[in-house]
Amino acid sequence: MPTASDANATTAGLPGDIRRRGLMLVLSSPSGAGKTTISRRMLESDGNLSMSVSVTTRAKRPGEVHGKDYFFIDPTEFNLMVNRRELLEHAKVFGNYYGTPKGAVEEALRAGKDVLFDIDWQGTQQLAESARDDLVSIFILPPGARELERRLTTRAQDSAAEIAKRMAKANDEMSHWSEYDYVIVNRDLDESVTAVRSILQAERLKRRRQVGLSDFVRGLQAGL
Ligand SMILES: Nc1ncnc2c1ncn2[C@@H]1O[C@H](COP(=O)(O)OP(=O)(O)OP(=O)(O)O)[C@@H](O)[C@H]1O
Ligand SMILES: Nc1nc2c(ncn2[C@@H]2O[C@H](COP(=O)(O)O)[C@@H](O)[C@H]2O)c(=O)[nH]1
Repeated sequence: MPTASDANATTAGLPGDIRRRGLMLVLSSPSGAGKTTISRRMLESDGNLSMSVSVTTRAKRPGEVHGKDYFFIDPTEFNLMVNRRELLEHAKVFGNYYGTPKGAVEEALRAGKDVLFDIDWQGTQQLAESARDDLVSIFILPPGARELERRLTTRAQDSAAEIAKRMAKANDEMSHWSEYDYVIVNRDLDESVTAVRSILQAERLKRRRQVGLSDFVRGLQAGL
């Protein structure tokens, strides 16, 4: 993983030209709580944020685009990527395999860009083990169980059996909420997006992420 020393310049949210290293912003939740919707809104409004596009062995849903929503690959190709250590993390979720390709994330972080992840608790634990300092994790809770089911149903992209499987797994996913840095109950979408933006802004300003701060302060002091 890139470290503070190889972070490039980025000024998003910072005064002047203070260099900052990119961070990994993870959203997890039970299926249907709203991660994808919140992620899209974040990407629309933040030019310094890019999405990590996962590989998956699950079938493409109507409207999904290869390379944008996921890279849809077969299990053989997935295993090859695991064996070649090309994934930052990977997990089996709802009977399919998902993983985060290393290359694009490392390139973005090196360029001082922040990367947004829509991954489950297993993947988040793996990122915490390999790069805790660069990780900011948010758990999204639905406002209620019936509302979660309603969202999965009205999304109209999964079969009744698939929705039942995801509802049955919701408890398991939710039991990991306390492992996350932040927790948001996604009642009102606008409020949830504002909360995620606030977290990102505050995390960007963390002293340890502003790797150019010492030089900046030295320059200030020299001028006194
Ligand atoms: N705050 C909200 N109020 C009402 N509906 C919402 C809200 N947030 C998201 N939704 C709707 O809920 C449905 C599920 O949202 P979304 O696909 O973003 O969930 P997800 O957490 O990404 O699910 P998955 O893990 O299966 O990918 C969508 O139809 C979305 O429009
Ligand atoms: N550990 C990982 N989990 C991932 C990744 N990409 C997606 N996911 C999670 O899978 C479920 C189901 O997603 P869906 O698109 O089939 O609805 C959801 O919880 C995602 O967060 C990944 O690369 N690694």
